[in-house]
Amino acid sequence: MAKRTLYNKVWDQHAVTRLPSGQTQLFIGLHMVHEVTSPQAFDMLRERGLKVAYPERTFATMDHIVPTRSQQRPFADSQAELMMQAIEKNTKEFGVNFFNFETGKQGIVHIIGPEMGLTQPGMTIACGDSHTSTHGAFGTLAFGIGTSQVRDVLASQCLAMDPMKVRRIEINGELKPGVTPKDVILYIINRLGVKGGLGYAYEYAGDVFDNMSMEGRMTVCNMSIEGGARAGYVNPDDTTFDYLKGREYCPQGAEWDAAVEKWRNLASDADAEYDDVVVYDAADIEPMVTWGVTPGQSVGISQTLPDPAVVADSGERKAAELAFKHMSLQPGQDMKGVAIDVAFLGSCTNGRIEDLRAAAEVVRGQKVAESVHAFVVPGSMQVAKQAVKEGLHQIFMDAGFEWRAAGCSMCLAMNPDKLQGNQISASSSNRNFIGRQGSSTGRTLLMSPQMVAAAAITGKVVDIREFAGSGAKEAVNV
Ligand SMILES: CC(C)[C@H](C(=O)O)[C@@H](O)C(=O)O
Ligand code: SF4
Repeated sequence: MAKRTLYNKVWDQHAVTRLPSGQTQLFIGLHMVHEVTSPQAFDMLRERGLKVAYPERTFATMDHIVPTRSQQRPFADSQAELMMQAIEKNTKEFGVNFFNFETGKQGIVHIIGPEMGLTQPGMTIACGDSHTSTHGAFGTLAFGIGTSQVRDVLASQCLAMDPMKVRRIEINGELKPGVTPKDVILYIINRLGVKGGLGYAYEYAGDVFDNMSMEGRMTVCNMSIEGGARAGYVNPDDTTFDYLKGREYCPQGAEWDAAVEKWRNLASDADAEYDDVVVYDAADIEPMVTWGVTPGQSVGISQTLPDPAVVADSGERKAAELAFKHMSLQPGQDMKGVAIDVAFLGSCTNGRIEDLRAAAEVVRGQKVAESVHAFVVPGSMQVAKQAVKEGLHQIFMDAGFEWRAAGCSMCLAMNPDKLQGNQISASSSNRNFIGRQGSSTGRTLLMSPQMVAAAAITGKVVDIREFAGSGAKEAVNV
């Protein structure tokens, strides 16, 4: 049976039945859980006297509310402490795997799944978190769900789902020096719009993704949701298998070989049919930075800011005008040279070891600008451990960065890490919505970790390609 996409194959393998509503009852291979969207779901189970159907397929961590400075219990914030106690109680009572601090494996939910090899090609993966699309980097069908669906998956390991359309996003050629996976996804969202992916799963294909590391693919898939696509994936290949081989939860020995054989066949057929195909040229992408309050309001770093007056769509025009007002930026100006107050390196988009390595290369031997508060928040305890092993934490601290403990941190500021007043941050995270980083007047500029590092050093937005810092030349090719 040819002409099928990975989406078709994985969906069909997990379809239990067609529901009277027309939806498909889909079996979920892996359910990841965090402290924010799970308490009510567990409560609902309790109310109905239900158990977790497949505790061995359910894995919990805490990330959003975790303070990154001191994790001494009880947490200083009593709300956070209560949420912590809830997930401890729920995972214990329902027999769910829980990666707490003591395991050494705590971290952002979308970082720990892949790093432990829980995320494997061909799986369906759900989590009460929109950035679950990250796991699609491994050729999985992974999507965020709401709390009532978290309840459904806990109770039945199944979800009632509407089918998705598939858009193939093909980018061919070679990325220019200084252009990272973060720039690629910001470029895609800029071109297709923040709602362009509604109803779609995005399949990322072509030379750029074939040549991209797993970390890079995760960065891209992570932000699919910012383009409106609930899921995004890359077909599994040798890069995927090399990354997974030997990881804790992956099959070993003969079982591994059999699994790889099976996974290879999941990739979309060469003649697969798509609902839509867009093709871009890698050479057209340059380092990107957002200027507005959605991840789609971005420019290439050498371009000037757009003029809302010439935007045809009245809704978009208004949105752009509001964004300019909030950001105190002007149409026609450069982003290069905009002063920043805070530099945040972390999040499930860019808090992996490869991101920290690349940023450390930019920072090595330099000093953070006096006007900037710069800090690094590894995506997980294991990322932190590896970074320490490689001496990256020292490079950051010598430069004047704070080195913190794993968590979501200032990505959404559900913890003490918050912007103050109208501070501007250079941030390696994924959302620049108003108030996102903890202050209603705060301003967020999304960019690659390398660009965040360079902004921390110079105190302003720079073009990484022009950054004269030692190590920058090596870093730009990551
Ligand atoms: C708290 C959680 C529900 C939320 C999400 O779903 O994405 C958060 O992770 C975010 O990034 O905004
Ligand atoms: S790091 Fe940010 S985007 Fe990722 S799960 Fe945490 S809050 Fe959500």
